[in-house]
Amino acid sequence: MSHPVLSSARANRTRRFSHAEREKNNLTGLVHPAHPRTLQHEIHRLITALQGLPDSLSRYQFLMHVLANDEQLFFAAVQNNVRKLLPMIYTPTVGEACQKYSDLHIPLRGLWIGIDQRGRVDQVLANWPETDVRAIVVSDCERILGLGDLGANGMGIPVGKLLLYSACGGIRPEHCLPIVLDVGCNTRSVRENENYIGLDRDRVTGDEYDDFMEEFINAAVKRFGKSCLIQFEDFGNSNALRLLKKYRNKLCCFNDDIQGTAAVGLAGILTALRVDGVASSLEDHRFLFLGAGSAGIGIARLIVLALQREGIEEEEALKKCWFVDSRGLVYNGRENVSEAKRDFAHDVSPSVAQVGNSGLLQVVKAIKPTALVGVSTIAGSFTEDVIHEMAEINERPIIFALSNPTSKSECTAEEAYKYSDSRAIFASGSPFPSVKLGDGRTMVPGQGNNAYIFPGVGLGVLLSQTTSVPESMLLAAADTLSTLVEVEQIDAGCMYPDLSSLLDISAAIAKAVCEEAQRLGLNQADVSGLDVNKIRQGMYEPGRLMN
Ligand SMILES: NC(=O)C1=CN([C@@H]2O[C@H](COP(=O)(O)OP(=O)(O)OC[C@H]3O[C@@H](n4cnc5c(N)ncnc54)[C@H](OP(=O)(O)O)[C@@H]3O)[C@@H](O)[C@H]2O)C=CC1
Ligand SMILES: CC(=O)C(=O)O
Ligand SMILES: [Mg+2]
Repeated sequence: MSHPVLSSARANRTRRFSHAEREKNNLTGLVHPAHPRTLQHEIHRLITALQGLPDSLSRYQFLMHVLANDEQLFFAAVQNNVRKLLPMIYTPTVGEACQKYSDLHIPLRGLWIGIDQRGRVDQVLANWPETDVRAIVVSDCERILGLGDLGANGMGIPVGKLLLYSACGGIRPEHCLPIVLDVGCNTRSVRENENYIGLDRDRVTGDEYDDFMEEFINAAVKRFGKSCLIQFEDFGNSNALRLLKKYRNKLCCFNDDIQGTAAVGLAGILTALRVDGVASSLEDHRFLFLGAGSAGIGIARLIVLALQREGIEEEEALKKCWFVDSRGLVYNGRENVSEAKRDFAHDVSPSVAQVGNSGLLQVVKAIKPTALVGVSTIAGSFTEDVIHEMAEINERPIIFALSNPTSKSECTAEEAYKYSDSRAIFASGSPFPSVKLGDGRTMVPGQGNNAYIFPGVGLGVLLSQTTSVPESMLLAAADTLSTLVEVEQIDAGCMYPDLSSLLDISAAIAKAVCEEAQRLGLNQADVSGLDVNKIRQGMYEPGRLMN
């Protein structure tokens, strides 16, 4: 059956059509129940149905079908149940969904552009039926969360990110376009699946890759205009930093894994400075990152900028950040130190150089960090010994295990508290449940995920029509996020505001981004009259009348 209203996810109200709407749209007899239901009632029914499903992938598929059938219900349900539904449409479930994407029953959503379509990327983009696209999330899927190269299966990520643009950033779904650039896949097991939806070939590299990317960028700007925001997501390390450098001053774009993560990481650290027992000045901290990729380098760079703002010279600020990568401690004189890591390769004594590759514990003992940040994709790498050592060095050790999904977390919340004598200030990229301590206190681990940042930054970019997204906008986003954390949350060990208020958080971040755009003269839209309330009122919130 094809009915113009029922087959449109945007127009469909399923069981909520009033009698008058049923008459007007020739729906009488086609929809039920006899008495129309309210949106509130339907959200309740949806949550009950989810509870009856056996596993996370069933819930994911169910929710994607709701989205494809009744957009209003989907977004109203998510916005009214953020804490419950975010893990089902975002990390950790989206990781599992991407791993099995070719086998799942998921309605089509997004645009796949293959390397075999080079030379006619504009024609493929022209097939996207929406005309007013304002935000694109694009991935080549080489590094999907911490799960590696998933090829065309990675579509769950751009889709998931843009669902959060709407659900948490209040940007209308029709303005959002998820794109996968299928340039091949180097994970054999992905390609060996007979159901694999992508190209059965190794990844293209070098000029062929760059030319394809350039063709895509030009086609996107041509079709959707220079103000259309392009968010780079989950690119492999060798391309992520390079592409950002190439395009950041030419386009309205940012890399979420580098810059969004930087802002959420810094925000958590700024909040931690308010905890009793933690040195209250950023300058008095030493950060050790496990993982020196997009996320780690991104966070460290923003910390450096925050330190410079406090009057610290760049050279000194860089020395506050140390890295361990897959080869051990990064130091001056070590072999295989990439350009991005070089600024953080500090001078060390021969004895420190010697322990540099003998494990994280030895490095922690040598560097004595106040904060340990995990962005390595290595599950369990924050061992009991490492956490214990952090707690020996610090009254309140900052331990952020930011790798996603949950299966890649450097430690669990429970481990962080248990091995630090309940003194760790913990945050994680994927959600962990609250932990009841032996003394009866309940700790609420915060979710240090860029989901707190990119919806608000995206909204601010669209409102201001900024021509570029400089680092200072991310700094403003980090400051804003941190100031929204209340004392009660800090007391419970949570370094981030309540996820349930993500729409409000995004409005505040958007305001900060608009102000920064105006301060730098980058805004093409007049934002002088905007305040947080006005921004909040204009946000897409289909269940608003219900509240
Ligand atoms: N919470 C959040 O909001 C976000 C979390 N992340 C998560 O962070 C993780 C990393 O992402 P990203 O930085 O983009 O990935 P990259 O691939 O860019 O970097 C991974 C880094 O981890 C290092 N590494 C790999 N194995 C080890 C090891 N055994 N010991 C120490 N370091 C190791 C790599 O070393 P080498 O350089 O030597 O190869 C590299 O520096 C992912 O799990 C991702 O999901 C990312 C973005 C946002
Ligand atoms: C959260 C995110 O962007 C990542 O893990 O890649
Ligand atoms: Mg990412």
